[in-house]
Amino acid sequence: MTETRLRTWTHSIGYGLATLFIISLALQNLRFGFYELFYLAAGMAVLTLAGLTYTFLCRRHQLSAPGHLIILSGLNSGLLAAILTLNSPGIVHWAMPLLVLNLLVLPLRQGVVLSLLLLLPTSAVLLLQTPVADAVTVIAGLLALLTAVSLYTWHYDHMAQSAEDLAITDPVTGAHNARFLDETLQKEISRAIATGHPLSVIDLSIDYADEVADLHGKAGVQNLFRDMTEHLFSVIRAGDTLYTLNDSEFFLILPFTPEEGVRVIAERIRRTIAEHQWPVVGKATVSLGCTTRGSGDTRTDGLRKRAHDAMQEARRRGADAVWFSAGESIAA
Ligand SMILES: Nc1nc2c(ncn2[C@@H]2O[C@H](COP(=O)(O)OP(=O)(O)OP(=O)(O)O)[C@@H](O)[C@H]2O)c(=O)[nH]1
Repeated sequence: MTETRLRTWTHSIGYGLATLFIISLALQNLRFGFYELFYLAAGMAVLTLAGLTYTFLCRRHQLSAPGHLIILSGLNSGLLAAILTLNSPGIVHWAMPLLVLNLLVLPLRQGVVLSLLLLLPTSAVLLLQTPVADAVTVIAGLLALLTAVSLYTWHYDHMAQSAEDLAITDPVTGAHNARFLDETLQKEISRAIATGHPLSVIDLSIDYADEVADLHGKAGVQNLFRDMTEHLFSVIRAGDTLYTLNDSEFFLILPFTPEEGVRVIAERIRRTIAEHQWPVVGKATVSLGCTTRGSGDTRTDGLRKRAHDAMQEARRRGADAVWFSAGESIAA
């Protein structure tokens, strides 16, 4: 299930349960003749139903749906106004489902701020209108609920972020994995077309990786691969991105880099890797294929293929080499 669908479901269930709860409160108050509380509950039920309808109408945009803040602000302000004016301490308990709804539907920070804006004046009213011991018990309960739900939401957000990081990051090297490459490269191509800035890429392959694996085992190659990733991160500049394609091949996207620039950085990478003394394997070399976006390059596959072919050409020319393959030149 996608994050958007998950949120659509949780928002709908949250608003749905809140609506049922508030309607049952409204009916009870109507039965006992507490008309002010009946009208308050009916007004709140209208707002929770509006939240449910809004969730349904904007079901494809639930990751950032600003209407929820307006609806929940209305609900919180309505209840707060009632607590301040109706002199009926019992309705403080109505804040409980509202706190949960704030944190379930809104981004964590907004949810906590809105809940505290409801909780602080409510606590003051409770302390003024009820015996201190009773007030402290209710306030402690509300605070405990707010803390527990906030911690749970924070934990969920953290887990969702870790899962996303794992999906786009190679667990051995910490570089981005191939799944993420096409997505980023397509965005960079579109940006380069729109702004007219140059864009270059490098396909980089470790020479004689099979022989290294035979000599030092899979763990030896993995160590070399991880050390090389660290080395590449230290050589490239901020804004460049690094991807691992398989056990011995990397890909680099270099935005704002013309042909002369990619030749400089590719040669620097080749030289520093060849000069480095690598733990376990000692010496290692790489072959690099580079290219710069040409006028015909509007999709990722063309650029990737040209860089890969250039890398194989570098390898054919004896490895430990850089080969540049030009695309169609872009008219100035
Ligand atoms: N994308 C990218 N390009 C680089 C990098 N290093 C060098 N280049 C390119 O190579 C050109 C010359 O780089 P250098 O020889 O380091 O000269 P520089 O004037 O110190 O380069 P910068 O101040 O980084 O622009 C730069 O203008 C860039 O186009 C790098 O790490 N990443």
